[in-house]
Amino acid sequence: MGSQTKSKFPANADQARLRTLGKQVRERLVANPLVYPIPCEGAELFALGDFMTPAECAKMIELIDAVAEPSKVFDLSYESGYRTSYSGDVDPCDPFVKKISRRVDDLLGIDPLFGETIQGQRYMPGQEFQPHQDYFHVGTSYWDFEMGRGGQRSFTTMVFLNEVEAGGTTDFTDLGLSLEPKPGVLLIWNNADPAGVPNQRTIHAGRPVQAGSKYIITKWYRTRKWL
Ligand SMILES: O=C(O)CCC(=O)C(=O)O
Ligand SMILES: [Fe+2]
Repeated sequence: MGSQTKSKFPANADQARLRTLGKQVRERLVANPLVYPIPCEGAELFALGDFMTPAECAKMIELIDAVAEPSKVFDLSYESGYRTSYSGDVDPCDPFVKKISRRVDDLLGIDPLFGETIQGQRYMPGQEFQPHQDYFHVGTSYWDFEMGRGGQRSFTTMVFLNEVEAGGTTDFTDLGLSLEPKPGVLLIWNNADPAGVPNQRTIHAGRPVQAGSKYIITKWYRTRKWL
């Protein structure tokens, strides 16, 4: 790391914001009788069934098929095999996309301006997203750019849109959790710990689909206005 150029943002940038946002969203979700806190030590995860109707899931799948291209990860190419799904941003101006996006904003109670645009993903047999954390890592090529456009990522929200014939679980490898895709279910987790420090234990993977396909949407929240 000796050749690393000095970054404008320290590793703990946004810690106070992550702590405050974590507390605010945690209290709101815990108070919501429809939200199920997933029992686990080491990270905060929540689930909510029937977040999208079957018709909404079907419509979203069509939108994903229209925009999906080989996925990128910030520092790695598609060819690296690290993230082999197809993905793309669904049109944030589409009234239907706006409606779903607002539904997530309202549930979490985060300033809508902190939310990134919804990304759709499609995995076909053999495709996967290897273990990673969603927060930004200091020392990477994208660190200053991403930290400068919205700050650190706080919460991840993800909706499973279809029944996967086999495989395609979302595994939190360090927490011993393997979550089966169930259509309409929203999964939420805090990428930071209660102190506001990015939580390494949120490491997770989209396991290879073995049969059928897997469609999801993901929306990440920052700690500041996302630009
Ligand atoms: O496909 C999954 O289950 C996980 C997706 C994921 O981790 C992501 O999009 O950041
Ligand atoms: Fe992820």
